[in-house]
Amino acid sequence: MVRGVNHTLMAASFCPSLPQHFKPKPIIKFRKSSSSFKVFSSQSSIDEVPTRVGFLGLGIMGSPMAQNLIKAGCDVTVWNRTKSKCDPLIDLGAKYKPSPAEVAASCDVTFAMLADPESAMVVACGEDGAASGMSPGKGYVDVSTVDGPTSKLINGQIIETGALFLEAPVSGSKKPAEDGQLIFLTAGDKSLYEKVAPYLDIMGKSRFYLGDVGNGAAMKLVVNMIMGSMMTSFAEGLLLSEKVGLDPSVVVEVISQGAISAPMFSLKGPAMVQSKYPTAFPLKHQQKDMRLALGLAESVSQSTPIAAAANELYKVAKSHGLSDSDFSAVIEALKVKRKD
Ligand SMILES: NC(=O)C1=CN([C@@H]2O[C@H](COP(=O)(O)OP(=O)(O)OC[C@H]3O[C@@H](n4cnc5c(N)ncnc54)[C@H](OP(=O)(O)O)[C@@H]3O)[C@@H](O)[C@H]2O)C=CC1
Ligand SMILES: O=CC(=O)O
Repeated sequence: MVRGVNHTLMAASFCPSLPQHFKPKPIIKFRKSSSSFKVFSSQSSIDEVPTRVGFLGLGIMGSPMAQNLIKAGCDVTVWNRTKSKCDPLIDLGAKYKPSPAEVAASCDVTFAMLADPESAMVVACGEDGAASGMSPGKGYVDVSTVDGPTSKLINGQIIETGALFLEAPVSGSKKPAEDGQLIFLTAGDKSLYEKVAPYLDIMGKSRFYLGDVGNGAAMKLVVNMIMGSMMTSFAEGLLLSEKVGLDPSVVVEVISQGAISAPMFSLKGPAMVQSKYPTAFPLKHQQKDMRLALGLAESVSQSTPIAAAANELYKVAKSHGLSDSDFSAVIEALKVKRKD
């Protein structure tokens, strides 16, 4: 299988624990497009690739991402605010440090996967934050979903230490994170992007380099704004179908065969019909992304009425205690409205 071969070559070229006969090879990235396989190449030499990897933030996304690095044989050091979430990774071979600063000080490159702008800021720039452990030659890669201004603030603090910064939010949820199938939307220091490409390729299926810091965050917010609006529209359709006597399960099936089919509808539709919302992407994070996307739109006077209406529904769902449910639970906000 193309991806399997690819992973082996990439991991072998920079993870010291792997057999010597695998080293070093040029890194070839295959990305499956809708019609064909496209080939990308990255020429990072083994000497340029950072070997000690830090990982901060071990939630739904961070844990499987760090796990994939460990399983690929990388030298990983972890930290999480709630220490117990580090334990399964330590069992797999990760090292532990008690603060982001100590992780950053002991690693060549440090990834961070935090909940929101506030936590991304405090972990990067707060007391004992990663910036305190940064110095020339090191790199900080923030894969959290934040807004451009936050990312630029973090960039400023990191580069002041002489280290390099890359923003790299991901598209793809819990399962793609587990399967190493994320899509990285990167921006910032190009040399750091090239150095960490092998790690991105372990955790993801494709990567985009988008230029200046802020562009990765903007791309992620645009994509998630569309996703959040799609979900509310889907929820409305399911409830309308039920009200006019149709079977919503059949609606899910019909949609899956037509032009508006989307993996998200097929994946979440059957559970939504049963009022089940097992959490892959927490609703509170989707609402945060709607809020940040609306802020982005506001900053350039772009009209986004659909997203604004969808955001209201996520806020209603939050007020009904659904913050930690999957974002598909937004359908409950429409049920609540229906009873009014
Ligand atoms: N889940 C998904 O499908 C996807 C999520 N994302 C984005 O990735 C990021 C992480 O998402 P996900 O893993 O689902 O979220 P989780 O809520 O599962 O994890 C959030 C992480 O942030 C940490 N955290 C929260 N607040 C603080 C704080 N004040 N100080 C230090 N650490 C803090 C949590 O630590 P603790 O364990 O102590 O609470 C945890 O490690 C978010 O920005 C989200 O929007 C992107 C793509 C997909
Ligand atoms: O941010 C969420 C995702 O599924 O992507």
